[in-house]
Amino acid sequence: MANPLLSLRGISKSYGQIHANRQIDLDVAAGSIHAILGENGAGKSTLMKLIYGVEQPDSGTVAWNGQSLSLASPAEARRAGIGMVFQHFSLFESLTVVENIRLIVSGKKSELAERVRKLGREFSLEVDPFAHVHSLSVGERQRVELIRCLMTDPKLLILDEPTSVLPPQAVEKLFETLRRLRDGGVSILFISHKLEEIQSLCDRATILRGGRVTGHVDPRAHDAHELARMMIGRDMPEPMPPLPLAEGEKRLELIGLDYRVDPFAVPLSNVSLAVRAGEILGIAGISGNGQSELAALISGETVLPRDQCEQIFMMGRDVGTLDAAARRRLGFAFVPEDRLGRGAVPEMSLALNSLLTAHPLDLVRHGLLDKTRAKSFTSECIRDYDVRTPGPEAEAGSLSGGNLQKFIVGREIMLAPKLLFLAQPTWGVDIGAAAAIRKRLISLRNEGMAILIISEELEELFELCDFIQVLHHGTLSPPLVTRDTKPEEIGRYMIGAQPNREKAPA
Ligand SMILES: Nc1ncnc2c1ncn2[C@@H]1O[C@H](COP(=O)(O)OP(=O)(O)OP(=O)(O)O)[C@@H](O)[C@H]1O
Repeated sequence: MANPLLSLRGISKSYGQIHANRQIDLDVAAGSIHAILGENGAGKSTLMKLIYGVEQPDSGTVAWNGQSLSLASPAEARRAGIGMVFQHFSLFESLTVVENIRLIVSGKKSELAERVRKLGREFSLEVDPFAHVHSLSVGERQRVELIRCLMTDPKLLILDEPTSVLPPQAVEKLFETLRRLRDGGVSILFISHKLEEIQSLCDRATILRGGRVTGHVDPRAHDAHELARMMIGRDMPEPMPPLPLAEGEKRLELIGLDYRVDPFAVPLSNVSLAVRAGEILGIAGISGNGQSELAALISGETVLPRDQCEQIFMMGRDVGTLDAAARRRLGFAFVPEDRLGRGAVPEMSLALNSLLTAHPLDLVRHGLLDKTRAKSFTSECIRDYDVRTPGPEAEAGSLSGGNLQKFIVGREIMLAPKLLFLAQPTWGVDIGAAAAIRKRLISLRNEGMAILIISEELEELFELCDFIQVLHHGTLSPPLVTRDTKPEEIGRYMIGAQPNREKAPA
């Protein structure tokens, strides 16, 4: 490659016994979009953090435009012209969008707000510059990160799984933006688990496995199957065929639910749905349309006022005023979309994280923690859900994003709930593990579990769900029978089209 923009030679990084990166060589050409591929824990995020100066390599060299460069901090990386959008966002929740931007980009608030609006319009990354970050959905937070990064005018932009929280239309828009940036001379390092995306967007791909480079390829010269094999080193699990619908009893029912969680939140209006034993209902929609508000009301994180009754039923009981723990006691389990904030405590071991929700399974006895049981529960979860980690004592925060997600999904399924609710179940999970999780969900459905899924990935909903409802501006479409529905139809509801088909009355 003639004069690469960025050149890494022999880069290694270990965390204790774990060799996250081993002897990595990588050249990124100027004006190219370069994919980094690999299964969960392969070392992709670590490598990107080394390039952005968040972490320091144990050995190896970095050259930037042919000159040797030491990246001691993100500020230095930004000065050189390197920008990064993280998988787990780095925004301060109590500040507004524009205040967060000012931490990195200098300027008056009003000018910065104007630039945010302009970039938002230009790149379809609309966000209110004066909104508080805590009131934004995951998708909206990502927009803020991306805008903030673009405002530093980078020559190399690192995107760690940028599409995992975007709806399909926004992914295409983002790709147009990235292609435009590339054509303007910006290089992009792009991490994604979605092979079709990599093939549609990227000129080059570097594959990592177990911290080592296993190949540099042109992603368009290989089909998705070959790329998957190179990445995960084996064939994908076969999908699980769903059995005919069982018409079981209703395990979750919302009846005309009206609620506004707080003044910044999307108000939910007249939301009705039902999930029966032995079926999977999916909720599609673009993030920011009320998904987090709905999730909080179903999980019990938000409880209804006492005078608002008969709107949320679980296992036949009116649970609107019950807290999360009381709902869990009825046989409800929940995987939240925010795995580090709500799903797990990063500073605690996996074994202690198991206790957060699995304590009713005799992990605590007479008020005392039963360490042996907590460990064996956690080891079982690690084994059955292929969580790549040294063991139950590892801190949750040390796991790669996808591995932590596998752990949380596994922990909740192991509770054997009657009703399982998952928000973005395979977010950041590699394709092999995502296929395994989907297979598991379908087999649980076949065994009679009632499952509710919120996902922005239409393909995932089409693969898993018996019915799909679409959330738009806090209102829910009628249930659509998945096998009789086309993705475009869901797309119409996503932008607020009128209902024209309904599930047979429950
Ligand atoms: N701060 C840390 N402390 C201990 N181990 C870590 C730390 N950060 C990463 N690791 C380990 O390094 C390995 C590589 O992790 P990394 O996050 O780079 O993987 P990844 O390829 O980005 O995975 P994913 O697709 O799940 O995001 C993993 O085994 C992970 O557990």
